[in-house]
Amino acid sequence: MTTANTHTFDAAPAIEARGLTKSYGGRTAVADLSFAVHAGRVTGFLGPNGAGKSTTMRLLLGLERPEAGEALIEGRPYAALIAPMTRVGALLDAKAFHKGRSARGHLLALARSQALPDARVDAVLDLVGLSSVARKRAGGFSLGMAQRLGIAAALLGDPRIVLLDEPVNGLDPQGILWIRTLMKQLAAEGRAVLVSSHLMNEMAVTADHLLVIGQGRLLADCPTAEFIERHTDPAVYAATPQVARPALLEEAFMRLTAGAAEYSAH
Ligand SMILES: Nc1ncnc2c1ncn2[C@@H]1O[C@H](COP(=O)(O)OP(=O)(O)OP(=O)(O)O)[C@@H](O)[C@H]1O
Repeated sequence: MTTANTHTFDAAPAIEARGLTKSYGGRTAVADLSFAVHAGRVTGFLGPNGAGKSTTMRLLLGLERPEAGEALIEGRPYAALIAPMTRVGALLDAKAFHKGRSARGHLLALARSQALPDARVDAVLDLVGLSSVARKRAGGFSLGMAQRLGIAAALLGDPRIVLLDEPVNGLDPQGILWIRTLMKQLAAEGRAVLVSSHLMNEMAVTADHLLVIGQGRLLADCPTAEFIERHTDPAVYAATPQVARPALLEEAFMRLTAGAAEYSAH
């Protein structure tokens, strides 16, 4: 059944932040942040340590309340979503599971709490390559396995929007390649993927679009190729063959965020 409302929400961006503001103990973590994240592409969320990326993700997921502004998922605040895991899936903290449970037990408990079919558990275990260890205690998992389990949990509800906070942290090259391929596949299926990372080379080849923040403020919101062109030394950019330009992202990022690092040595 379609309603006028459904149509309105489908037209909304997958994710929208409008004037989001949050501080802790008088210190601003996110300041008047506005952006939209669209379906069908991987959006990289970049910023130096302490820039406010995780805080923004928690605000989007309704885990924190903003002092001002609003965070919308397909046009609604997270708290107003019906069956939220079927709308948005997130990996925030890979180790956020009951250590004594098996991987399958953890996912089954999650699925049942959201009235999702048990069959989804086996589907996502297979998708992330954990089927063979599904009955093993998740507490004994390596960081790479825990990341995969966290991604399985994020995808459990087959959501149209996926938020991943540093999903490649601690992964070996094979794992990093796997996540890159998965994120591109999710976007190609028409989903919105918002991913934070400090690995510039990885973001350069994965993200179609970048949101860059520093000290809680939006510094850039544009396609990755445009970001590199705009923020690289023009002479270096011109001298670099097109195929090698993704490697310039790190330099572009450093130039843009030079004044926005939370800590720096002098
Ligand atoms: N629960 C909290 N209590 C107090 N301060 C917090 C809390 N969460 C975040 N902050 C502060 O808010 C700012 C933004 O932190 P946040 O973790 O969102 O940044 P980040 O961009 O995700 O950083 P990183 O790249 O290091 O993970 C930092 O100054 C951090 O110390």
